[in-house]
Amino acid sequence: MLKIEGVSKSYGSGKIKAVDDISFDVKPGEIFGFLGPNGAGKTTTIKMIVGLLKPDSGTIHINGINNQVDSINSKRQFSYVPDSHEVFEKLKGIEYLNFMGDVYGVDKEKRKSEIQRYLKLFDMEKAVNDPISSYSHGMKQKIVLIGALLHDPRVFILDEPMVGLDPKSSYNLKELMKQRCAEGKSVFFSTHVLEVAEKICDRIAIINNGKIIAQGTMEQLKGDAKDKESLEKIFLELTEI
Ligand SMILES: Nc1ncnc2c1ncn2[C@@H]1O[C@H](COP(=O)(O)OP(=O)(O)OP(=O)(O)O)[C@@H](O)[C@H]1O
Repeated sequence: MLKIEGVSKSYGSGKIKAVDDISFDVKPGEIFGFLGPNGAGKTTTIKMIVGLLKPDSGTIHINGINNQVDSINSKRQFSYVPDSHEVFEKLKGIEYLNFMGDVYGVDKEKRKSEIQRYLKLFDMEKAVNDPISSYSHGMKQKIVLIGALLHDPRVFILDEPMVGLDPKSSYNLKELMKQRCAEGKSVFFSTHVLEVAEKICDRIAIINNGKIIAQGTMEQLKGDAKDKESLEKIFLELTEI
């Protein structure tokens, strides 16, 4: 569903090698966690997957579509939740959701009921008629999540999706991720919350200094580590913090 092969990316005319020859794939029905310390290369990787950055080398296929060759079609395959939401501040929540529905061609009737369902789920019914500029970080995160859920794509790409969410919203998001995967869809997300990754991910990749230093199921990662107690211990050991 998502296949990354030999992808590299540098900034500053090659001075900073943010992502260095990484490869992994995310299969249908899988929740795949992407972990790494600050500055490891997670957001750079995600931006290349969604087509916001061009890789220096390597290929990225989403549902079998090369995102460099057929970028429009590849974008139809996924929803993306970025790690910052400084866009569309002037729109009201409901205007943003309808905009997202228009962009992805979501049927007007279906859209109405889906919007109501998710607004209720994420406690956003009251705020939806206010401008996004007045929202807290968590509320912005929720409106962007709802916008991403509307068109029900095959692949969800989420950059730090739990940041700013209250416990109930975080729980609901995790349940939605599991439901979508049970339907054969895939979720790829980055996180610093190791307990969440440990609980819900089918497979995990750990990136450090632009290189993938471990990937596999929790059991496989435990097999590679000296201290097998928890993902936190494994992460700290592998990234040598
Ligand atoms: N636009 C940019 N220009 C120059 N260097 C950049 C740029 N964006 C990222 N970098 C550098 O690339 C490296 C990887 O950054 P990236 O944002 O991908 O890391 P990350 O794993 O998402 O970090 P965090 O967990 O802190 O969000 C870092 O050294 C960062 O300083």
